[in-house]
Amino acid sequence: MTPSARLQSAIELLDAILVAAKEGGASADQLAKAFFAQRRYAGSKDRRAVRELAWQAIRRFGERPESARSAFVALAEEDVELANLFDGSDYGPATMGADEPRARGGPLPLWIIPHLSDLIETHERPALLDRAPLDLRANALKTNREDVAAQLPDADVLVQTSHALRLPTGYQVENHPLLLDGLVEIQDLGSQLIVDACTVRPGMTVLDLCAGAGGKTLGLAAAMKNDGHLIASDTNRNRLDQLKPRANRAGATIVETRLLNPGREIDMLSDLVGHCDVVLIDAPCSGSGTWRRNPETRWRLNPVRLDRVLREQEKLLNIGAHMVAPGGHLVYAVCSIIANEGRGQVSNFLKSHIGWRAVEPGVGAGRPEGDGIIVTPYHDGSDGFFFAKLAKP
Ligand SMILES: C[S@@+](CC[C@H](N)C(=O)[O-])C[C@H]1O[C@@H](n2cnc3c(N)ncnc32)[C@H](O)[C@@H]1O
Repeated sequence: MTPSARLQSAIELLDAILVAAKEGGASADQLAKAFFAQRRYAGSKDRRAVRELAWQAIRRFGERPESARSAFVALAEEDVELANLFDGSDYGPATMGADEPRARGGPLPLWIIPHLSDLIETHERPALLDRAPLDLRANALKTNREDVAAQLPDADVLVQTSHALRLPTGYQVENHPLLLDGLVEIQDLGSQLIVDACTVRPGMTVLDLCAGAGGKTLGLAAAMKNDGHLIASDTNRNRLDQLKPRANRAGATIVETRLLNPGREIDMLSDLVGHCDVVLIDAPCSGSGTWRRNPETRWRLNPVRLDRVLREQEKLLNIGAHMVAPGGHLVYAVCSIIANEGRGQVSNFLKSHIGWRAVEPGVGAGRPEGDGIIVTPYHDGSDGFFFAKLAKP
């Protein structure tokens, strides 16, 4: 493909991503896969170039542009090489008109800025949209970090936690035997810190209330040395189904999965009420801490959605609190940098749950944020997370 044809393809791909973001359709990654499946003539270099262009536009505009062309026309104002590709050639985009619409605004949606944690000062914001590195967790059930590092000379050891390694952005690890055989898991440093904050031990009863596909469940199983009772629950069957093969691959034998009906969570967990040493609530959230991995999700978030997740988080905190044994701990986490999802939720919880208190999560990174900790791409090199550890009287 010519460079102009690649740009035209990126415009078409971005248009599909814009429509899906507006109408709640498939994710940008899924759309890119389908897009290239229908264009077999595009070689791997073409695909990479088209994707990079589309993602450059996604990262650049926090507000959803009117059209893909308006986004690229605006980008071309800042980039002569890109401007030259609007050449009207056979498979390329038409030449630019002086008065055509141009996308406006910065990388963050304007409405969200007042909702961000006070710690996200202006100079920290660009890092929220930087390309993310690839973090791994050495699975202590099968190996140790030193052995993994010896087999991955490109990996850096991350000192903030005892199992984390970092590979350069874009490193291809998908078919590596270490991953296929369950010796490592792909897991961002921030998620690993949340597992650390749970300080689980062998023999404990632990509930991972919003386990999803079990990224943190597997970390908990390793920390418990496969000894104890680890329940992974979620309301989403598809995600929970992914956990079973992952647990097999990782050699995690203590995981019990439990599919919950929304609204009946406490009934379905009734045997655990007041029995758990640790409950992890990795709650559904805005995802604002992972914009660097999924930048198009900024275009899907709006005040109504934010309000909905805030209510869900409050509900889950109340459910989780029921499950904790006296003297046990609840760890609340969100991959968000929005104050109300993090410090706000925990502050409200502590006001309405007499006797509960926040304790030090005791992790090797982050900054205090209200009664918890916040880690951010700029400050900690991780995705953005808020987490807090709460002790039951
Ligand atoms: C942030 S994700 C969890 C990610 C997962 N812990 C991991 O480490 O990969 C939040 C999860 O909460 C689940 N969820 C939403 N409402 C729920 C509810 N009422 N009870 C349990 N899980 C719920 C969602 O289906 C989603 O999988």
